Amino acid sequence: MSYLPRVNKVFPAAGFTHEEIRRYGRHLIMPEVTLEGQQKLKAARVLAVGTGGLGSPLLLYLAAAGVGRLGIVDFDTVDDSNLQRQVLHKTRNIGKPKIESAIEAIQELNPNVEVVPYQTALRSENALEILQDYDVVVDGTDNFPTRYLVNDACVLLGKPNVYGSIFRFEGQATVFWAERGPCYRCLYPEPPDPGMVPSCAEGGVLGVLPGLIGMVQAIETVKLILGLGDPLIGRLLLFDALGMEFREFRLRKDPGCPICGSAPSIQSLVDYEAFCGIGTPAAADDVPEITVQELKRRLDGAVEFDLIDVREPHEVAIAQIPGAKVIPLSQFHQRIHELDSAREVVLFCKLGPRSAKACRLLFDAGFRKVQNLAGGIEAWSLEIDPSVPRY
Ligand SMILES: Nc1ncnc2c1ncn2[C@@H]1O[C@H](COP(=O)(O)OP(=O)(O)OP(=O)(O)O)[C@@H](O)[C@H]1O
Repeated sequence: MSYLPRVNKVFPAAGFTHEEIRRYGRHLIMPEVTLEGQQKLKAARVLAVGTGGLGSPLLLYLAAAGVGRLGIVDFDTVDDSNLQRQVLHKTRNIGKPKIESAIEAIQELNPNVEVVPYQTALRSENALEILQDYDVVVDGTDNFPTRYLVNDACVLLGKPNVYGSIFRFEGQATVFWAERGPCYRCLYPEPPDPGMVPSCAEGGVLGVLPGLIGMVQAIETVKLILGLGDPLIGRLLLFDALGMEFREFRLRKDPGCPICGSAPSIQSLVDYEAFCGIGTPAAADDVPEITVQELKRRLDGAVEFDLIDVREPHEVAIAQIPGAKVIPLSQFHQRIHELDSAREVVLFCKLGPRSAKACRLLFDAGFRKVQNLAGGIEAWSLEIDPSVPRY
């Protein structure tokens, strides 16, 4: 038996070619797998949302294992900064859509796999239609609106959602499946305030880490298909690379969960950006912003102001905007007295969220003439001065 009803129904089906028998031989000789299990893998349809750090090992291993159909959703293109961890993508594919690059890598590895590409963002408008054709959904994305969207779509369609996330040296993984255990909303009923949880682009990530968490997701997916072992349903696996420690937390289904509880209030997909407070007037107007073009005009002009770089010294060593004074966010409280509330202050970081936090600290301290540089030093490099390296 598989954990997946549809996969059970299709077995037994067509046999394997000699090429497939040789390819999957190390599976076939395991009594827990055999030809029967390999047939389940061949009949299985898995959707990977995101072909980045987590999606890379996931897709490579699922393709190698002989999962018959892999759906892949991503809207992004391959960036040179992806290659440190997104091992699906190659240097030669920088600038190409990740979907194209992923198809190439999967088919090079195992041409028997059918790849169904969706070169689009998964959104409320397309999620149910895309997900409905799959037995297992794997969330390899990096943002809260998409995590709630994948969760809700899986709950509404009754699909398992193999979840993973990573940050710096730590990762987590679990299997959300409302029919058998908790869902993402049972664990995280409310999204964090926008900007409060730094992204990997802002805070960094050890390149090897998604390899491990993505592979945990791949193993859980294969277990669900084969009906083997104990799936991570109701268990959150936490991994700390520095301590080389795995811990596990029991997760409980919340009877009051708005989507999988006993009296669900959510019956269809909602606006997840709004739910997560992204793009709302409150979030956007939180701190006044200045564009890089305006900053350039100011730097070239006569009006005096203070330009403050709130990045940490190891980041300042990589790239600078000339004339900026460095006060890292981690020292901001102690060093706020170095700033003059009578002067205009422009703050920046790598992408914007940390300097927005510093702006709020200044407002709380009574400063009024404070602005955040939209897009941070990354935008400065892209739009004003390409000699400043991007990292
Ligand atoms: N709603 C969505 N629909 C489709 N793909 C998504 C969605 N949200 C995120 N993704 C994709 O999920 C992947 C997440 O992977 P990861 O965080 O490793 O990559 P990244 O976004 O390229 O990284 P970074 O932000 O550090 O540059 C990305 O390829 C991203 O495009």
